[in-house]
Amino acid sequence: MIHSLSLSRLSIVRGERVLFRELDFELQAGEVCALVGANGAGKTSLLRAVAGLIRQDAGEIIFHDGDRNRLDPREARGREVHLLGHLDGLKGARTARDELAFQCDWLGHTQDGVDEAVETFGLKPLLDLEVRKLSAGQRRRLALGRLVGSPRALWLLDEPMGPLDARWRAVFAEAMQRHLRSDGLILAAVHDALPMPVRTLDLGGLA
Ligand SMILES: Nc1ncnc2c1ncn2[C@@H]1O[C@H](COP(=O)(O)OP(=O)(O)OP(=O)(O)O)[C@@H](O)[C@H]1O
Repeated sequence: MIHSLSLSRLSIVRGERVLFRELDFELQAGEVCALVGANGAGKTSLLRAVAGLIRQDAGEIIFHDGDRNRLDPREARGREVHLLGHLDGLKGARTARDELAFQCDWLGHTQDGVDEAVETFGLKPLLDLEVRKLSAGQRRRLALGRLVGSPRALWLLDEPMGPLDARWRAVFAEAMQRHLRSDGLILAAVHDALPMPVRTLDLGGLA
């Protein structure tokens, strides 16, 4: 299981711009870190690089287990990382129920996991609606369901709270706390403060 994420002298360039250079950072089991910075500073790019969706230009992204052994990055990403981006990764024409079933196959949910997702994020009344008919907040709750329904150590979250109202922000904060208590790790790009004490990684503003 991923016990720590280390960024070592990491540099990412997008187009003509160097987003950051020689970034060092470490996140341990049980820790949450808020990734902050101006629009365009590189928060999404960093999350996508950690998830393996884009390549860094220099430096390393390292996953360690609890004995400080390096994990195979492909395996670690494939089995133990959730990336929840702006677009939620949901198909509009599927019902919420079918979308959860799809996630079940794809991510290795158990039926208990699906039930927990439904229970945690109040999805029962939404299950027969097509995803495209859900409000932004309902859609986000459905997307968040995969985090609690399929246990993966490292959550990479891009503005996870954005469309949620106060009630569901509180519910999600509890889900994050539970994940941390079970030795999970969370790196979350945010513009608004997270509702818990967190470390901050600041990518700064635009040059
Ligand atoms: N595929 C791409 N090709 C070229 N440049 C890109 C690409 N994707 C992103 N960028 C650029 O990289 C920079 C960082 O974008 P990124 O989405 O990582 O920023 P961000 O900090 O998440 O911003 P925001 O707070 O607005 O979500 C931006 O200037 C963006 O235009």
